[in-house]
Amino acid sequence: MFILVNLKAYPCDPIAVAKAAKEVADESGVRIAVSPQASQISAVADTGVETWAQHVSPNQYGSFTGSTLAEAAADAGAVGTLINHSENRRKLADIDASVRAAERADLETCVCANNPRQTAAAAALGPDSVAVEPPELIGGDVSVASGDPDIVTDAVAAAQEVDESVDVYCGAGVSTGEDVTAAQELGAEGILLASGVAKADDPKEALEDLVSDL
Ligand SMILES: O=C[C@H](O)COP(=O)(O)O
Repeated sequence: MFILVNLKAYPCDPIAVAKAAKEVADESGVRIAVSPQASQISAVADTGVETWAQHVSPNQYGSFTGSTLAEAAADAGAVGTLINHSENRRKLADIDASVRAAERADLETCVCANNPRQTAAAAALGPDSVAVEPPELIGGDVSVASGDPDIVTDAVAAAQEVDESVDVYCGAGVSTGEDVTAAQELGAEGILLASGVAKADDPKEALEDLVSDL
């Protein structure tokens, strides 16, 4: 299982979370990545943890004020990027172009989707992975794996029908090792989570719990 920790715009210490994630990844052997704000990519990558951008813009180099250039994210130390999100909704054409921009910069890609239909559409764009997250469970206490298990199994089936090489992750409300293994049993190959780590009093303890049954 891959554990991808999205720090969103939470007021946490990204370096402390990154160091904790690096330690837990090294101790457990589980792949863990941290996705900070764009301005923190370099500092987070310097901790040695696998670092992802939260989004990259669809444009190339040029006159694109305010964009997050994929090449700049890669130069700062990112090795992957989320694209689209329930909290950062993008047009299909722009999601497609962002996947292509990320590929040009050699960034691994994970396109977020709200449901199995969008998961299939996202898989058709050829990212490395898609992450299905029911918006109503994001940031809550109920894990997608127990609150809406069918959305995970249906998303896995939908993506496989389009492109078997695209991994399916799931997220929303995941905060314990039990949640992670439940998602794994539903067919998810990774977890996208945020508040369970970013808002934890002790991020390392939270991460240790997440990987405890893997
Ligand atoms: O990108 C992460 C997801 O939106 C999940 O957030 P959450 O773990 O706080 O529910």
